[in-house]
Amino acid sequence: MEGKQQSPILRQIPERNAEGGHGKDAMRIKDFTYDFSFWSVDKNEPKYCSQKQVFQSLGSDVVTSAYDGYNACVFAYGQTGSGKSYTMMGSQDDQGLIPRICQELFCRMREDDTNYRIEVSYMEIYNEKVRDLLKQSSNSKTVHNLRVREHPKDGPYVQDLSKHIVNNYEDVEELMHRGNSVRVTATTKMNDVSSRSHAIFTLVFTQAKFIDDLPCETTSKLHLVDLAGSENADASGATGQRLKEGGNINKSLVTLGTVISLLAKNCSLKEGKQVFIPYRDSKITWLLKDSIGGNARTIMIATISPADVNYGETLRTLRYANRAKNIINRPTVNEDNIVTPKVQEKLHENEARVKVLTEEWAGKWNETGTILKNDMFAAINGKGLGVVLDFQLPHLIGIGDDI
Ligand SMILES: Nc1ncnc2c1ncn2[C@@H]1O[C@H](COP(=O)(O)OP(=O)(O)OP(=O)(O)O)[C@@H](O)[C@H]1O
Repeated sequence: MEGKQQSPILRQIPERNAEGGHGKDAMRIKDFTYDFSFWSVDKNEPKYCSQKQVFQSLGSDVVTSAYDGYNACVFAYGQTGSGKSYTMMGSQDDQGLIPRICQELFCRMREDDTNYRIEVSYMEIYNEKVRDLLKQSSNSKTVHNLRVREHPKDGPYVQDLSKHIVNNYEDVEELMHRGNSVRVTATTKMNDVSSRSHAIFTLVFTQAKFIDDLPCETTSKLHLVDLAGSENADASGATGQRLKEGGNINKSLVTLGTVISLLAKNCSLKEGKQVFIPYRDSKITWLLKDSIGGNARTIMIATISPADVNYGETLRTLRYANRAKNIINRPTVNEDNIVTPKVQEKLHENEARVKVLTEEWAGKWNETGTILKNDMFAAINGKGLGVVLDFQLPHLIGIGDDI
């Protein structure tokens, strides 16, 4: 997976045996290579790494990717209770990557003639069913059963998932709180507030401006993912519903592991010899298809527990991450390729007509922006649930100049 390229850091842990026991090979050293290592167990230790430092090392580059027009994805993988939600979301006093990335996205907006638009959606996959975390419904059966579909060009998406235009960080914060409060959690032996679902927080960031009097638009999709934790049923004490959830969680994580292994294998095979990747075997791999094996700059964060009893899970997590490191994505800038050539064609025909077209284009941004802002205002004031955008809306819509 793509990460910041710098000298690899080796983490060495004594190898006991695969199950975590104390066999005769107990002190064999196992090496793992990755881009960063963060230690955050005790705040009083000099090597303690804060949420801010994690953001500076990883999150800041995600924002840069968005501004450069690339898709990006961050996903946290690890044993239950090892700190995935803490790293991705954090708390009000100790914010994680998602709120920090959102804040930085707004901070970097330039005061020039660029138009910006940010759409937020937030979903969870619980027991292999997709649920919109930002759209309440009186019928709980339907909210848990949104369909995943695949667009021939844009890839997989969730049908009827609500998308919310946000004008500032406070709007995002409101949506984050709303989504987090309805996410499925439960108390297990391993974690008082264990996430029982995979959560995907998505930002679609669009920039539009004129270059040499011609309109240009770039769109970047950011998937920020807090996976449910891998767990051992005995250790987590799961029975009944918790056991069923744990089974589904582990099954989808196994599929993710298989997809990662096969993608890594394909990177070493010639074209034509490549193996089939079973993205559709689980909802999480299907929805993250582009992020893990395609057009995105992707960062995998592996969270591990330093506790001796978690040795087996820690080793499994590091092996999982090691495989992911072998995947090479080839992201490209998502520049609008419809607007400019179309306008250029017209330019040859009639320059005056171009002027009309570009004015129409700018007008469309501003007009739609005003409507959406008004709707958002109504939503924030309790008159609705936010702006639900139709998936079929034309590409060129946006918020006004005064963002
Ligand atoms: N680096 C850290 N510093 C302080 N507290 C932490 C840190 N990492 C995790 N925690 C705390 O440990 C507990 C478990 O963390 P968290 O809920 O993030 O785990 P998780 O991996 O998301 O678990 P699950 O998969 O069960 O949802 C939480 O109370 C969290 O605040």
